[in-house]
Amino acid sequence: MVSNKNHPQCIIGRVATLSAWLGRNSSTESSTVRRKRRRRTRQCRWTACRRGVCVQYYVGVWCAPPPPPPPDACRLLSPVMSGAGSHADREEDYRFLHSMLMEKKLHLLFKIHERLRRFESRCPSAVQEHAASLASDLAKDLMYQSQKDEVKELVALLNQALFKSLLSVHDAVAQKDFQPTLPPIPDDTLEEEEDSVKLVSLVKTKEPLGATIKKDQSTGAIIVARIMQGGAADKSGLIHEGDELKEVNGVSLEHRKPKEILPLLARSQSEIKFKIVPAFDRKDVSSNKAKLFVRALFDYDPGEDPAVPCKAAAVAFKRGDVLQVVSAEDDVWWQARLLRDGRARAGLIPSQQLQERRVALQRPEALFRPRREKPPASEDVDYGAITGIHIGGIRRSFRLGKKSSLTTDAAGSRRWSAGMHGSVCPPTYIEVMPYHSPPEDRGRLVVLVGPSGVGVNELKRRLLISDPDRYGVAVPHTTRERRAREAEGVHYHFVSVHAFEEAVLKHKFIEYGRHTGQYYGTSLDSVHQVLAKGKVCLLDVHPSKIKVVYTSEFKPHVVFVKPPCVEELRLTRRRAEAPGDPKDTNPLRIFSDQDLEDMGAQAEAIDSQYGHLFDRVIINSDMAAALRELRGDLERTEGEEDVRWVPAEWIRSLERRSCGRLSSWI
Ligand SMILES: Nc1ncnc2c1ncn2[C@@H]1O[C@H](COP(=O)(O)OP(=O)(O)OP(=O)(O)O)[C@@H](O)[C@H]1O
Repeated sequence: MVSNKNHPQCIIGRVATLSAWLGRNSSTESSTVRRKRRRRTRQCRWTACRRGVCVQYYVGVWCAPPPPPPPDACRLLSPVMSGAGSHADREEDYRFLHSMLMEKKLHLLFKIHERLRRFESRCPSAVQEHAASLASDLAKDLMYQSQKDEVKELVALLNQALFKSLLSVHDAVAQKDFQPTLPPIPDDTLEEEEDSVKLVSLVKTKEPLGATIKKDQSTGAIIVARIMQGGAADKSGLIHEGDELKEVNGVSLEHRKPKEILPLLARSQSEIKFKIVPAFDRKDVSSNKAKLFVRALFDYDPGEDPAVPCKAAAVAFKRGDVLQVVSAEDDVWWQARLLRDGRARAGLIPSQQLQERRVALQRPEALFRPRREKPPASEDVDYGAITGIHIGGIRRSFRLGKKSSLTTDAAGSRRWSAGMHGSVCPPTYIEVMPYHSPPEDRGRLVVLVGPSGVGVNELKRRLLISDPDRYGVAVPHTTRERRAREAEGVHYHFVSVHAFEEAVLKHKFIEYGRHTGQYYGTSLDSVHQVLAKGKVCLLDVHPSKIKVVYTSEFKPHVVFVKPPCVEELRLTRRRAEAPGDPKDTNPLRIFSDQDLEDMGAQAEAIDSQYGHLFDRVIINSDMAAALRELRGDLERTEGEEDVRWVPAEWIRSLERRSCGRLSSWI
């Protein structure tokens, strides 16, 4: 890399050499001025090496600014060159000086500087202060787009180092990082400390420094424990994990506790000056920032976490949020940024290991909910709810249908005892990747789950009626006799017991059971048939069956239909019991108070056990509003621009057809 003479580091290195050479050869400079220049050059160089081209700007930002070149500086470079020949006593120096002053990039920089000066007089304000991260996000998103040439070209452009540097400079200017001008580096630093101590001046803004400190128990030194990615300290590139803080604004930190240092920082006005002993074995992590995205499978509130090292530096999130993990180097605390907050700074989140340990120690009710009653021995499913109401293949759901209040407890325990498959590893985070379904891929599986009686079927029915060309349902299989006015492949697939049992053995069913001695089931093939027509297949299953279709093949969108609070439930369901539209063929279901309470309890149990699989939660209080919300959600997720965050496993194993299980919490 260094051998490339056009590389920014190389150029800066040569500038520094030149600066030293000028210092050595200038007879008019005093030794103090020379020393000052040397020190500043070292600092500039060091900063520059970390930040590439844009650093040349930052050098002016964080250190004393160089005097601005006069207008039309480009034109002045040639006479300088012609005059330099007589001063350079070595051929080698002359050649270097010549190549440097004739460097195209240098001329371009001067041009940019001149343009900026002209702009400055007009006081333009930036439309976008974070163009670099926006471009990087865009490049990431586009990588998963269709492979059109224009898209590829745009991705290549966005990934170019020069383009990134340009945007980085743009952001620095937009954020006015260069104000106010910092004073020159103090001259009272002991000469012998020069090699080991670094002086850093940072402009103080409203933004926190983005670093945590700790006291080294053996040496008593104050050490930078963490640097938050994207925070002020990180952006400066001047402070690193493991650095020892010697002074803050000239105040020695010797024998001080970390909490005594915070007031010192708070007291600083426009800038903060640090004297730092750089970490001896600092790892340069700038080049390999993590690109890991995870979906949180639990809620986290740092305010309620007594173990978090710094509450202010932590990130609160909700189950389902997508986080970008920017550092997973620490076993206990990762650093991540919340995606829904756009350009939010990274902060601390519990690592997967920590969260697993916590869940194991706390054994929360959610994961270890005791059964209220022993599950019945029979595997048979109660299809009491299958009452022969058919609308283009709709029937009462195979989900354990409506129960009398006497049977609810047994049913409830049977439902939830069946679904403990995912609890071997407590849900912490799942790695996700952006996925953009190709426009030709119109078919889509939407899984609807909810407690019995909440209105899943009603929502499904209304969606189908509203747009039969867009929505479809899988036609179930049964072994019972075909009735008059029932059509094969429309209401049911009528099959023999032998054929049904063979299909069961071949794992062809998502869900199946028996009612009054006859088999009923929904097959994977029948879902495929709906998808092949380019329709959205609405599938209503018991939540424990989500896992069967939670695969790269189906990439389902899972919607949880949740009841409102019991008072509202009572109000809306009672109102519905009043005579309504006489043309409505869907008979009303009468709910007792106990039914409504059970519905709420079941919803809670489903939520705590399967909530990590839900893409959307819809509260079904008012039916029309719930339908509107569901339609809106489905239309949005079908939109071509919408990027879905799906398990990384799906993307990686698109070829594997039956990886179904959620095997990899990361
Ligand atoms: N928001 C609502 N307001 C009033 N009544 C509703 C509402 N949602 C559903 N219902 C009524 O509740 C009853 C049960 O609805 P539905 O059959 O859709 O429930 P389900 O979740 O499919 O139950 P199951 O799985 O047991 O069949 C129906 O009579 C339906 O009309």
